Amino acid sequence: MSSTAPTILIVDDEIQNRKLLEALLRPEGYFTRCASSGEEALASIAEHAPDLILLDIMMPGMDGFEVAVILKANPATSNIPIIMVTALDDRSARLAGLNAGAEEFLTKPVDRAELWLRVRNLLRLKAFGDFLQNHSVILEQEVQARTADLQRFRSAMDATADAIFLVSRNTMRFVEINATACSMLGYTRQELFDSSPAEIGEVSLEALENSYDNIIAGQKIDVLVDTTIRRKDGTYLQVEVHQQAQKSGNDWIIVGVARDLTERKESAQRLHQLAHYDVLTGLPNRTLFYEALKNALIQATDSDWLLAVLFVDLDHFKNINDTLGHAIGDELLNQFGNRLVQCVRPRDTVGRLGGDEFALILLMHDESSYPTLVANKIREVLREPFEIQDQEVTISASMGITIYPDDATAHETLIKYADTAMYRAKQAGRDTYRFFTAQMNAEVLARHDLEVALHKAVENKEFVLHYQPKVLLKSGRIIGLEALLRWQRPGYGLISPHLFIPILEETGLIVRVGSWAITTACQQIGQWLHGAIGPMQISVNVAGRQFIEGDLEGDVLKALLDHDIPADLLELELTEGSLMVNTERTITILKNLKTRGVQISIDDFGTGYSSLAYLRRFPIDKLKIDIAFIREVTTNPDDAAIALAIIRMAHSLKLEVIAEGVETEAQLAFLLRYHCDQIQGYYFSPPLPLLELEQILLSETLDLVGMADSNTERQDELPITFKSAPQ
Ligand SMILES: Nc1nc2c(ncn2[C@@H]2O[C@H](COP(=O)(O)OP(=O)(O)OP(=O)(O)O)[C@@H](O)[C@H]2O)c(=O)[nH]1
Repeated sequence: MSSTAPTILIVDDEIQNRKLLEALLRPEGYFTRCASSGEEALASIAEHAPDLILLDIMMPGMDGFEVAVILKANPATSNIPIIMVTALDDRSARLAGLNAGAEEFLTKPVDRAELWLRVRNLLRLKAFGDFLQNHSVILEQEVQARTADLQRFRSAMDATADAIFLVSRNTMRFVEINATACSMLGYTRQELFDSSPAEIGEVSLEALENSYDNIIAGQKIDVLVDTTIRRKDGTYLQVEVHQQAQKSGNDWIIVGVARDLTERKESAQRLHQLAHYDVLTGLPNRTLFYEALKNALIQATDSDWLLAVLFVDLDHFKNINDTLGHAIGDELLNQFGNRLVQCVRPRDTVGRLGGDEFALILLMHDESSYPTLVANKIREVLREPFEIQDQEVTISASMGITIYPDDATAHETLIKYADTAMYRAKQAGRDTYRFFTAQMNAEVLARHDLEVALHKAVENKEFVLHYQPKVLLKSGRIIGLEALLRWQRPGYGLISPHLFIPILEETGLIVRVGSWAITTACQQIGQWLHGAIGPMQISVNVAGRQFIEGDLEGDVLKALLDHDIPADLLELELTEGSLMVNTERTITILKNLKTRGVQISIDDFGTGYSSLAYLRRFPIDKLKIDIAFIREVTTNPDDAAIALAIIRMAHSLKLEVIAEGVETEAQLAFLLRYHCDQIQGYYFSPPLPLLELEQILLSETLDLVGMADSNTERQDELPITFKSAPQ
């Protein structure tokens, strides 16, 4: 009921009646409004609805019945109670009034007490009715809102990629299921409602009830389980289910959210496969092989067994790739892996460590001859050519073997030692095997120390150049110098080049050191050129790797420019082998440098390819006869013949020729006789440190003058005397 006083509309055509009724009602605290006709009453009600109407029946124009009918027909006014006030006291009028919708009757003259009673009761009834109506509207709104919520919730549930199941603990049946659950399991929603969680799950009803009770008891708040659910087609699905319990009246609802694990498990398996197996051969990869070795070592230790690690590396596999292509190389690796597996027992392990490197783990009771047996078997199976893409491919392998516990006990050391032994097998000519020995280890450690020291040497600039003069036989004068790399290792003195240059080459450090040598030689040429000594050509040795790595051409051009020297004062000495590395690139670089005027000479000529074809392809100025032929040129007719052939061939190709390693007068006489252009060797001078060399250059103390006039055909008449070479 409203807190303000109720408003009562009095409708009567008689003013006296209206006034009377007002006078009776106002003292009771009611507001009153009056209308003198039916029309006026309807207009007033439309403007502001009263809480009750006192309606006269007999009025001119629209009578009370009509007004009542109109008001009751309108939902906005139908709940306003009407008391018909009439002088008529007959039953038919009252009946007509009730039919028209009036709630009560009062007979004129109105009795005060009766008026008050009827008015109060009807107002109370109206207030109650209003309350009920408002309440039902609110209820209806709430229901609508809840229905919308529910629909949103259902849509959200259906849209998730996870299956959602709501299960009643009392009935142990589904009370709600989302669309994903249906599609995941292949059931319709109704089929699932007709089924039960125990039926589609893997567990018994009792176990399921127990697990739900545990969740409800709060022992587990958000429970995650990996389980399987049976699909409608009878197959099983791996799922991960989150479960929670929610109170619902006197029941508990278990909310289960299930995620399909099939894909995750498959991708985990794929990842595991990729991480542990080599894609090409399907063999265990390095990671898995190391794991397997660790486990095998535990087994060998526990059982007091022996274990061998066999490291296998294919010989010159690069040639297969280079000549037949990578695809054939890949297939060869694959087939080789298969053959390796055939060489061992099932309990042994075969893995691919990478590239053309494979390794085997052999477990042995006490058959210490087993590794040799396997190594020989591998050599044997490789005698049979591989059939790849209609081609027959043959290859051999080198192997190294270490034995646990004799050589080492740690898995990494065993593999490392086996690798060392394999390297020895390569050095021994390949296609063989070697057992690891302690001596090998000492050498490996020494080599490692040397590598570390060489890296430091590069950083600390511990290298110097010594220079060995080259003499022009025609004039007897020093015509140039060969720059030779020396390492002043702190605490060790001058290290012999043959001890460190191969390591510089293998490690690639030669690229940086070689570049330094070119720069230093050019700097020296520049200093002499602008000083007392004058123009002096220096040759610098260049390794094959310098053509592939680094920027040889750029280094040379920059050094020439920086020190402002004519390009022909720099000569690059290359071995035949280095020319054969990446030949196209090498030719381009050499041609570019040659165009600038840089001189190119071939070192150690006669020991390598010595092919006329490449002499034509490369822009060469000079050949250096290898020391091996000069050493016995006067005693070994074959060497003499080769030296002579090289001189003649060089001259016919308009190339200069120089002999290195000249140590005796007889060698010199031979070279003079056969018109070798230049000579270099201890007979005149060993390689010298800069200061000593400069003294010689300044004083020309190598007394060679006179050679130009010599009768080179007559060795016994050589007029030249040489000062002994400085030591
Ligand atoms: N086809 C193919 N070649 C590979 C693969 N992995 C590495 N290689 C090549 O295998 C070669 C391995 O060469 P090395 O073992 O260094 O040398 P090698 O030619 O076998 O000579 P030695 O070992 O000294 O006898 C390199 O040329 C690599 O490019 C691969 O998966 N497929």
